[in-house]
Amino acid sequence: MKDGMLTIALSKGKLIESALDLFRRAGYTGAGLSSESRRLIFPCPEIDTTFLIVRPSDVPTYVEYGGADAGIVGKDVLLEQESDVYEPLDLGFGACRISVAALRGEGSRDRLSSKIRVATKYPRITERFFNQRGIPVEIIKLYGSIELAPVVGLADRIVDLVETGGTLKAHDLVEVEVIAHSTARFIVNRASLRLKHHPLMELIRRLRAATDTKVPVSGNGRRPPGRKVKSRQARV
Ligand SMILES: Nc1ncnc2c1ncn2[C@@H]1O[C@H](COP(=O)(O)OP(=O)(O)OP(=O)(O)O)[C@@H](O)[C@H]1O
Ligand SMILES: O=P(O)(O)OC[C@H]1O[C@H](OP(=O)(O)OP(=O)(O)O)[C@H](O)[C@@H]1O
Repeated sequence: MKDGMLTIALSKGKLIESALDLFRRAGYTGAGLSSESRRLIFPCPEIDTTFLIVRPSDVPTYVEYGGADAGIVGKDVLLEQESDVYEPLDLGFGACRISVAALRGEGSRDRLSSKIRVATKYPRITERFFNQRGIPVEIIKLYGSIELAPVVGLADRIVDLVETGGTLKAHDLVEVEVIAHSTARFIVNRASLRLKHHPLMELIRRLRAATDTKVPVSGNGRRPPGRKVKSRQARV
């Protein structure tokens, strides 16, 4: 690959449209780059950049080990994986929170004498959180549909992402405590920051400017009601 050429890993799924939109507004766009395609690698020589489309939880791995110079991923994933990457930008979109939830009426149940069972996709965040409170937990690792676990008696509580609260409500669950807030972050490989300093700093500058001209949108691409875009969105 050409010296100075950047490789950027984007999370497929909920963050991809907002990420592509941000790159377009920052002036980085390439022929054929689309979330609709089945392709996973998009060389865009006209902007000296190659985009990779990877699973959200794999983005920090690509960036930490140099498979990509930079990437876009949710703070939730970074908190879980504690990867050794540089995190220069909060991009604002993909806003949600990582919360503890329980079935309505059971959130304050005193179970401190025995271990409570907590189902989650985020075992490290969960362990840290309950350890800090001195609450013994048994963590049940799941990969999705976490809200089902208390409903079928698999767990007493869950730790999962909450945006609108709709999924919790649909399963008669209530948010007991917010552990952390999450938004999409731009992350950079530490060695790349030295070796490709100029193109990366230019990219960070442009992404920051493009982020500053737009209010944050939710993970589903919806803008919070009543908030206005500060400046017109440039189409590229
Ligand atoms: N309901 C939501 N509202 C806002 N942002 C969300 C929401 N759900 C997820 N996100 C953000 O989008 C990121 C990607 O979520 P998505 O559901 O697309 O992938 P995933 O299924 O969690 O990924 P993986 O396949 O790696 O497990 C999350 O890490 C989080 O930062
Ligand atoms: O508060 P809400 O707006 O309802 O959003 C929260 C839901 O969104 C995410 O699920 P996702 O759609 O990614 O499904 P999965 O994690 O079960 O695969 C998250 O895991 C919650 O289930």
